[in-house]
Amino acid sequence: MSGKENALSRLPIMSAKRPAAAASSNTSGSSMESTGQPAQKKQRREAEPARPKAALSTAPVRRPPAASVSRAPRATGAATVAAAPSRGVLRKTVASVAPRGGARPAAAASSSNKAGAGGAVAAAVGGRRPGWDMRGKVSDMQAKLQSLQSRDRTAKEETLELRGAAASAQQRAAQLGEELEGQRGQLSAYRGELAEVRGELEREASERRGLQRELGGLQEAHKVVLTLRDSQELELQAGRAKLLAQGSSLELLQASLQQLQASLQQREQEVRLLQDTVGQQKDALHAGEMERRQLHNTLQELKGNIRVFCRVRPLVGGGPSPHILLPPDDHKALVLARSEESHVGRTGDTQKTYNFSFDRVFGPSASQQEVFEEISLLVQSALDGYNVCCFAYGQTGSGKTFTMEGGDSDAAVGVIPRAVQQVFLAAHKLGAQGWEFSFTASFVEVYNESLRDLLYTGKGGKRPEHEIRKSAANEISVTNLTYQKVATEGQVQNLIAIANQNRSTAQTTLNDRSSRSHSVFQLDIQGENAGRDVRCKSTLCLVDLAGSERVLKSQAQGERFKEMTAINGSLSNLGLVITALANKESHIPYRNSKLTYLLQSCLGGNSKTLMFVNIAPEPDSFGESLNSLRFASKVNDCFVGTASANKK
Ligand SMILES: Nc1ncnc2c1ncn2[C@@H]1O[C@H](COP(=O)(O)OP(=O)(O)OP(=O)(O)O)[C@@H](O)[C@H]1O
Repeated sequence: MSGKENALSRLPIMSAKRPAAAASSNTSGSSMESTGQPAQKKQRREAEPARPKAALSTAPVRRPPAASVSRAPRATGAATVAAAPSRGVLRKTVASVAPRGGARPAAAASSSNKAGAGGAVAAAVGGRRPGWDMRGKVSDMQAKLQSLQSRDRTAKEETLELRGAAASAQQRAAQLGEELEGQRGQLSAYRGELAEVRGELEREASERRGLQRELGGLQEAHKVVLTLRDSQELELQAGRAKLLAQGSSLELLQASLQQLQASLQQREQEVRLLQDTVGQQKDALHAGEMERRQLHNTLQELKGNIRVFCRVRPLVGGGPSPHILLPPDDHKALVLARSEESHVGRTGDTQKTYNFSFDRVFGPSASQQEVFEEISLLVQSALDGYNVCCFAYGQTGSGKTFTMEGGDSDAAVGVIPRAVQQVFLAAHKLGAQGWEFSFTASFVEVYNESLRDLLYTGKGGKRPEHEIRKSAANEISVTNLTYQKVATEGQVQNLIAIANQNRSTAQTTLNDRSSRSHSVFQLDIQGENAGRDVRCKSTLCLVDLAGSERVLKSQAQGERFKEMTAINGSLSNLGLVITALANKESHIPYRNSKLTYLLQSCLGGNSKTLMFVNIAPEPDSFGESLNSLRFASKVNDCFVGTASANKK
């Protein structure tokens, strides 16, 4: 039996009042006479049916299962104790109930039996003994004492039992505490597990949320992919439709391509025919060009290979010149007139006139353009392979430089810049017929029978010396001279500017030097028509001569006399050379002066020469004008043999 059950089984001992109550209900029952346990059992068995319902209802709950053990009567009482008030109350009750004999001790029972009067006990309990009944009273007291003693023992036993039960209960409590600790440990283990499970659950939940997000993203992406796929399918369909359309248009294109190829073949045939025609026309053009050159040359020959133009400068201050007459209807005549005193004396002054005729006479009002038009044909001859020389002759201030170089304005541009412009324009046009030209320019000054390079650009130091050389092919060249390749008109203009700069520098050291020097501009022209295997070579020579004043008139002395002598010598020699050429003399005195030597190739039979004779209109220039016009007439009368182009 367990401690708990044992404790419960002992509890009925402290409630002896039930048997007492039962005994009281059976007032004089014979069972009361016996104090042994079997009697109690018997009494209980008999009393049980009359047990109050409240006792019945509580007893089964608290009654231990082993109620049939030897102490069963106490167990019966235990039911009462369970439903009874506290122990203090119980004692009081016992004290008050005991006399009624419910749990009366055996001594009391025996004393009452000895007295033989059940009525005495009843008197002790329920009523008072008469004063005289001392014995009875003693007996009652003894009975009471016995009862109390019995109760005391019972109480002690109960105390011991209760202590045992308390120890058991403590032991049980300790056990339960241990169990509780164990269960707590288990609980905390369970809690740990629970926390782990919760953590795991949270992780899983978090993972799940992540997966859900991922799933959401994938679903979105899937939607996008689906949309893309739909649009691509649409595009594919459109592309297929386009492809079909292109296929059909390709067929059309192929058909039209075949047509085009057929028409291309036809066109190619036409092109071949046209090319043949173009070739024929080019041949015709070339033949026409050659014919033009021949006719041009014939015309120039008819005009004369040495031509002389006369140009009269305007009077300073304007107005007509009193001694120069220009017949208005004759552009080739000029009359120089002057009154001369009669030597006879009878007739007064006589009008002396000098008539001159030239290839062309330009009056003071003639423009630069007008003058150039007359010589532009000669410039064309230079490109056709003829040497061309154009020079201006006249006294100082007669307008030589103005004629050759001109002024600053466009209208005042002179022969040299206009000729250069025409050369490059004509060369460009001939390029269309297969001609290619190259040009080399030089600019030289002849002063006091020495040469000076006008294109020299060196700084300081002694300028190089120059000598005229003649090659085996009778080509004239100057040593140390600048021969500058040029390809455009602008480049030539730059060279002219350099020459002017050089001349003005020299002018500061020697006053009015330009009037006393000859300046010679030369443009060597080389042309080639590779397709026709034709080449040509020529020189365009443009010369501004020094003033032609006579030494006597100028009354020059010293250095100036030397200058004038050199000038006159070279100009006289120029006249001699031209005359010798005209007379077809065997010896032409080119080498008598630097000027004629330099101009040798331009003055020979293979050249076309144009001379300007410039006239100053002032009356005091009459004598110089007369001399110039006479010189020019002499040149004009020369007939130099037929020129031939330098062609291969
Ligand atoms: N046809 C003309 N129309 C207008 N002005 C002219 C004409 N000819 C010459 N002149 C002017 O006359 C002046 C002298 O002319 P230019 O210098 O050309 O003479 P030149 O003969 O060259 O003299 P030099 O021998 O000293 O060089 C210049 O101022 C020039 O502008």
